[in-house]
Amino acid sequence: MGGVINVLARYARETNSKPFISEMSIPTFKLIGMYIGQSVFTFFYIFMLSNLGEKVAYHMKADLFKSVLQQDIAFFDAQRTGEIINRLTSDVQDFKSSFKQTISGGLRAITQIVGCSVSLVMISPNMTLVTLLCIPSVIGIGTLFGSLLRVISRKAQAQVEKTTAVADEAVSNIRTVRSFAMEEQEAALYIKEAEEAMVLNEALGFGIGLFQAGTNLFINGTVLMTLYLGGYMLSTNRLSAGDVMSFLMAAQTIQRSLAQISLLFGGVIKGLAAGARVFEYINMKPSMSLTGGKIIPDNLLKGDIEFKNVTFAYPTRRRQVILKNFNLSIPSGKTIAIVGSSGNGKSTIVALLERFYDVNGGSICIDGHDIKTLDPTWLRQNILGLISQEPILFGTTILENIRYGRPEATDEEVKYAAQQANAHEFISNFPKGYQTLVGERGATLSGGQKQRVAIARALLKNPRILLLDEATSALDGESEKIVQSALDEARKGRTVIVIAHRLSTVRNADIILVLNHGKIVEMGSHEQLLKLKGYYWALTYQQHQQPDAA
Ligand SMILES: Nc1ncnc2c1ncn2[C@@H]1O[C@H](COP(=O)(O)OP(=O)(O)OP(=O)(O)O)[C@@H](O)[C@H]1O
Repeated sequence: MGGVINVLARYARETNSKPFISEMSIPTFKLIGMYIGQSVFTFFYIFMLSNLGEKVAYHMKADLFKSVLQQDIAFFDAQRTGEIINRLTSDVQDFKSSFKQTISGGLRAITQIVGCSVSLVMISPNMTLVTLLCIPSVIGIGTLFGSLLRVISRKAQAQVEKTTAVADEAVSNIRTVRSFAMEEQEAALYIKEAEEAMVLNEALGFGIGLFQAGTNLFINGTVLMTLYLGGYMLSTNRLSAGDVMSFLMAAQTIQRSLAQISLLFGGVIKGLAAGARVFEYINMKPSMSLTGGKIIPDNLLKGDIEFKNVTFAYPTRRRQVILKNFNLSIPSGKTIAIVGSSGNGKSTIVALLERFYDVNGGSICIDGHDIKTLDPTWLRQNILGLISQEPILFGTTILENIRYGRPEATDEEVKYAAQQANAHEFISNFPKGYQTLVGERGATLSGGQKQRVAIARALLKNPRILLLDEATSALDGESEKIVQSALDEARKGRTVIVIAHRLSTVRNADIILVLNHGKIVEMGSHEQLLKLKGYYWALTYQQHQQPDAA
C-alpha cells in the first residue's frame, strides 16, 4: 500500500499537480489496473483455497464420523473414545493445514521452478544441466528421509492421541477422580503421556530441521556453482554479461522456491501421516452392516426367541468362551428371567440378541428367522427395546431424550410413553417440564428419574421384545418400586428377558433360568426352583443373608 502511495505522490510531483486524470498515460492506467488486479486475485486465491480446504476437511469429518458410527461394537471395545475423537479433530485439522499450505506454497514454488528452468535452458542449456543436477538428488533424499520422518510422525500422532484419551477419561469421569482424590495421579499420567508426545514431536522437528539444513546446503552449493560457471563463461565470452545476470536471477528464484518446498516438507509429512490415520478409519469396513436383510411383516411378527447351540467368545478375548452350545427357547409374550452370579454371561445373551456381536457357532432366531438374515436397523429400531443398568441420556431436553426412541413421534406420544414409564409426574413438576435440559449424560436427574426416562424412550418404539438388563439394580428401594411398577406395566403383551441380581425382582417371571459358566443349570418357576434346593435356592439364601441386596 505504501508503495502505491509513493508512486502516486511521485507522479503528482512530477506532473506538477496538473489536471490529473486527463494527464494520466496508458502505462499508468495499466499500473493501477495491475495493483487492483493483484488484490482481486489475492482475494479470490485466498478465498477459494480456504473454501477448498474447508470442504475437504468437512467431507473427511463427515465420512470419518459416519464410518466410525458404523463400526462393530468390538471396535469400540478395543478403542478409547479420546483416540477416536482425536482423529476427528487434530488429524483432520493437521491434514487440512498441510493441504492448504502445500497447495498455496507448493503450487507457487513449482510454477516458479518450471518457469525459471525454461528461462535457464533458453539462456544456457549446459549451465542449466549443472545447476539443476541437484534437484533429482534433493527429491531422492527427500523421499527417503520423508518415509523415515513419516514413521516418527505417525508415532508422535498416536502418542498425542493417547494423551487426549487420558485427558478425556479423567474429565468425563471427574466425579470418580474427585471421590478417589486422584487429581494428582491423573495429572501425572497426563503429563507423562504429554511428555512422550513432546519427545517424539521434538525428534520429528530435529529430523525436519536436518533435512532442511541439508537441502539448503545443496541449494546454496548450486548457487556458488552457478556463480563460478557464470564467471567462467563470461570470461571465455560464451555468455554476455546480461545473460549471466538473467541466469543468476532465475537460478536464485529456483533456489528460493526449492527452499520454500523444503520448508513445506515438515507440514506435508505431518499432513500425510494425519491423512493416513483418518483414511484408515474411513476405509475400515465393519464385519456386520447396519442395514440390509429381511423384515418380518407386522402381521406375522410374534416375538418367539430361540438360541440354538450358540457358542460365543468376545472378539477382544477370543480364548475365553462365554457361551458353549447354549440353547434357550422363549415363547412370545412370556417373561424369562436369567439369574446367576456375576460374570456368568447374562448380559452377553442380551448383547447377542441385539447383534452387538455375531455368534461364533449356532444361531439366534426370532420367529424362526436367524437374526443374521434380518435387517439390523429394523431389528433394533422396531423389535428390541433395551433398558440397561446405567441409562445414558443425551445432553438435551427430556422431550428429545424420550423421542430418541422414535424421532417421528408426536409430543402426545412422548407424553403417553412417559406416563407408561411413571415419569410424567416428575417431569411435569419441573419448571420447564418436558423442555428441561438434563445435562451431560443426564447428570441433573436422579438415578430413578434417568431410568424412567430411559424406559419411556424404549417404550416409545413399542418394541415386541423388551430386554431388561439389571434395569433396577442401581436404584434405591423407593425408586426401584416405582420403576418396577412401570416395568411390570411395560411387560404386558411383550416377550421379555429380565436379567437381575436381586431375586425379588424376578419372582413374577414365567420362567427363571439359572446360568452358571455360560450354561443353564436350573430352569423353572420361582416355587419350582426353590423346591429343588439347588443353585437358585442357594442364591436366594445368600441374598437373605444380605438384607440390602434382597
Ligand atoms: N465387551 C467385552 N469384551 C470382552 N469380554 C467381555 C466383554 N463384556 C463382558 N466380557 C466378559 O464376558 C464374561 C461374561 O460377562 P457378562 O457381562 O455377560 O456377565 P454377567 O453375567 O452379565 O455379569 P454381571 O452379573 O456382573 O453383569 C465376563 O467374564 C466378562 O469379563
